[in-house]
Amino acid sequence: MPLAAIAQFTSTNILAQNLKICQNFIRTAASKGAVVLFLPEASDYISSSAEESLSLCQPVDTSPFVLGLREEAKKYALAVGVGIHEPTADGLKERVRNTSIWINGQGEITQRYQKVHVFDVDIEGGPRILESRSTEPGASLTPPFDTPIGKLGLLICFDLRFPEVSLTLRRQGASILTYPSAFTVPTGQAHWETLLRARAIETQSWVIAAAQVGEHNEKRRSYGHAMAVDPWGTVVAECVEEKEDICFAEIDSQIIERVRREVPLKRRFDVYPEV
Ligand SMILES: O=C(O)CNC(=O)[C@H](CS)NC(=O)CCC(=O)C(=O)O
Repeated sequence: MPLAAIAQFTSTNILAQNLKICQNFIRTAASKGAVVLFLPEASDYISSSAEESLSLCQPVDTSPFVLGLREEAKKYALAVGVGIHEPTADGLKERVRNTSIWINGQGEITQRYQKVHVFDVDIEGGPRILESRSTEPGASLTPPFDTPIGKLGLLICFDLRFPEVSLTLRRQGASILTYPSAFTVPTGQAHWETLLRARAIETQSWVIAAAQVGEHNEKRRSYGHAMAVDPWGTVVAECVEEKEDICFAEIDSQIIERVRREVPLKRRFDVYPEV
């Protein structure tokens, strides 16, 4: 069975340091025999303001962070899914894109997805974050694609709260969904595991979520708990401590077929609208 590695760490505004950590994860994952590595949302950097985010944002083709990851992925023949920031196409330098890219084992970027739902919340006693101030929302989904562990659908963090998109990717053939994330601590404590398991159970697919963890700067802290959930909803791998860590899951594709056969979810689109 192919082995997947799922990582969590604390991105800061020092891109070279974040790259080093991610390159180390590639070496560790490869040495354990993994064929794919999942890295969190915003692995390139987490900033403390919209202005700082814009100043750190680099085009994918020339970003030393992305080039450094591609080089290492190629060297170790390991596919890597990673969340990064990109400039918007309008060149206005007013907002960034929050994207997830897929790097194959030859070090080429083969897929890309721009986060569709931006995180604008104002929680009493909790975080007040307006992602839309710094980030342009994406306008399309990326169709599921073949990877060494199966057909994968790309989503990001806050997308986890919208079952419609996971069901859509499932209908398009996904057998694995991935949510690179940077959940806040209060919302993570309340919702993270429940949402991931719900998405796995209702799509009858694997759910893999790499995560940011710990204190990025004086304003931002992330919940962590990177994990893999199987199509039955069982958490099969998890980073439990609040520190840089990696966990591994053997991706059994037979369990997908079994769960979907044993519990057929025949939808009644004659009764309610199709999603
Ligand atoms: O800011 C960056 O550079 C990268 N982007 C993020 O960290 C985003 C927007 S602030 N975080 C989330 O979507 C958390 C969602 C969440 O915590 C929830 O749904 O409860």
